[in-house]
Amino acid sequence: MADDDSRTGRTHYTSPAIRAYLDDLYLPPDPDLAYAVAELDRAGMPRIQVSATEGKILYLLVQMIRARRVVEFGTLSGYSGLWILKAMGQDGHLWTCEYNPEHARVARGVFERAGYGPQVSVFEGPGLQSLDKLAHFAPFDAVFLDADKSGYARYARWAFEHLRPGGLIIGDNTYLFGYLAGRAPDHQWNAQAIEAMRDFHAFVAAHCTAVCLPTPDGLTVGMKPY
Ligand SMILES: C[S@@+](CC[C@H](N)C(=O)[O-])C[C@H]1O[C@@H](n2cnc3c(N)ncnc32)[C@H](O)[C@@H]1O
Repeated sequence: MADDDSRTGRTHYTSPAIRAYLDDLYLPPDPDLAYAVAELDRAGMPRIQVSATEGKILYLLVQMIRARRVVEFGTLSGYSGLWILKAMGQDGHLWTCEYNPEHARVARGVFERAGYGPQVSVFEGPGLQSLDKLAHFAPFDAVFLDADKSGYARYARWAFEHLRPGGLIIGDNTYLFGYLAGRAPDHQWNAQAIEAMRDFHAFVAAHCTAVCLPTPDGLTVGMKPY
C-alpha cells in the first residue's frame, strides 16, 4: 500500500535492529579501517569521520567509475581515504588535503600501516589554498568534499573544471547539519555559510547529473556530464 510519509521522507523505517542486521551483512570488519577509527581516540581527535555505510558508498562509487585519481578535502585520520584507496586498488592515487598538522601526521601513519603510503599525497594546509598545486595532477576521476563546509561551492567549481567527463563530485554534510533550509541562521551556521552551501547545491544541480542522497546529513553525488 502506498505510504506517502515514508516516500516524502517524513517517516523512515530505519531502526537499530535493521542497521545492525544490515551492517553485519554489508560491512564486514576491516582491520585497517578499525585502526583508523581507533587512532582518532588514541590521538584525542574528534570522531567526525564518515559512517561505515557512507564509506561503503564512497567505495562503490569509486569502483563503479573505475577511479584511479581521487582528491579528498578533509583527511582526519584517513578513514574515508582508506575506503577510497581500497576501492581504487594498487594503481590508484589519492591526494588528500588537511589543515590540521596533527590530523595529517596521524593519517600518514594510518596510510603507511595499511600499505598505501606510496599511493597517497597528504597536502597540509587549507584546502582552498592547495587548489593551484593540486591542479597540476588533473584530470581527476572524483573529488570528495568533507572539510570546510563554507568552501564547498568553490571546491565544486574547481572540481568540475578538473574532473574528466563522467567524474564525480561527492560532498558530505550537505544538509549543513540541518541548517540548509527551514532553520534560522545562528552563531553555529550563519546566513553566509547557509548561502554558501546553497550555492554548492545550485552549482551541482545546474552542471551535473546529480542527487543528494538522504543520509543522516545529506551526501551529494554529482557526475560531470560526458
Ligand atoms: C569531517 S573531518 C573529515 C573526515 C574524513 N573525511 C573521514 O571521513 O575520515 C574534516 C577534516 O577537515 C579538516 N579541515 C577543516 N577545515 C579545513 C580546510 N579549510 N582545509 C583542509 N582541511 C580542513 C579538519 O581538520 C578535519 O580533519
